[in-house]
Amino acid sequence: MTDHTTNHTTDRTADPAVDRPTHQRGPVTLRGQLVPATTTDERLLGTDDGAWVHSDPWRVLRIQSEFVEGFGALADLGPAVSVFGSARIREGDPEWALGEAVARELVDAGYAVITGGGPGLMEAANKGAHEAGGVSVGLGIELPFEQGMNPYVDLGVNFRYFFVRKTMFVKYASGFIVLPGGFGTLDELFEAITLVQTGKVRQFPIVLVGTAFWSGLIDWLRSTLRERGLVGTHDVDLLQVVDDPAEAVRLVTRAAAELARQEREATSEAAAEGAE
Ligand SMILES: C/C(=C\CNc1ncnc2c1ncn2[C@@H]1O[C@H](COP(=O)(O)O)[C@@H](O)[C@H]1O)CO
Repeated sequence: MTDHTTNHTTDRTADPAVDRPTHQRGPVTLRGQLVPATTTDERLLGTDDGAWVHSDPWRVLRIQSEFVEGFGALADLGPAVSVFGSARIREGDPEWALGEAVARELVDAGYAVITGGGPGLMEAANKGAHEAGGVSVGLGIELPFEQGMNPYVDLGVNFRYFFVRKTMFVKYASGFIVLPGGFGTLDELFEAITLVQTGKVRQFPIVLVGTAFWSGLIDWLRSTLRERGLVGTHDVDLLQVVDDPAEAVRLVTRAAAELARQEREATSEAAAEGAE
């Protein structure tokens, strides 16, 4: 039986527990008090306080649109490497020069440089890429305080959601170069290493630049996590630590070339099997 005024159906089965108004909203079944008093069309066409804009289903559409915008903006980027590092280290610090140098080397090796588009070492890397004539990409993030893209970003996309932005850092890069930084940098580093450790991405080089900065962390990973069996014996070796920007770029580009070679091989094997 259908109640046209409320879009309810009354489900009359043998079970009295379900003998009550039922509302079906796509895959979701609502019964009893959860049955909405108005229909979806009523709410769409009516005037309301706009609160639905803050509802989860509406957010899902916004998330979807961020993926679509990101994929659309970056699809033709070509080979690229994501560079992470502190938002707080300023020009004049030795690590700033490191950020610029890494980006310059990447551009010379034929790679675009992707950063978070913000200040500090992100800006250093974008500056290095921009001034070397390469493609300088900034994947910005909406933060509670107004920030804006640094002026050296040539291709910028601003994200509302961290997790959508993180997908872009991985999807469009052949590897990560990680400069010294704080929580944000560590978050990006550990996201990447977890993806590699769990086999979600293959052959994804992660190179940390600055042995003095990173050695304490690496020692702790080995002495505490590995000793206690909380990571695999070789998991910490997924991180390579260097001081020389050129060496960092060599490690990333060598791994990228190896992956490209394996993919070519797999494609030609698949083609040969198809021809048999
Ligand atoms: C806190 C400051 C600026 C914040 N602006 C940022 N803009 C873009 N991306 C950012 C920002 N802050 C952090 N990130 C991301 O995390 C990494 C740096 O974080 P850390 O904690 O400083 O290490 C970086 O790679 C970005 O992707 C100062 O004015």
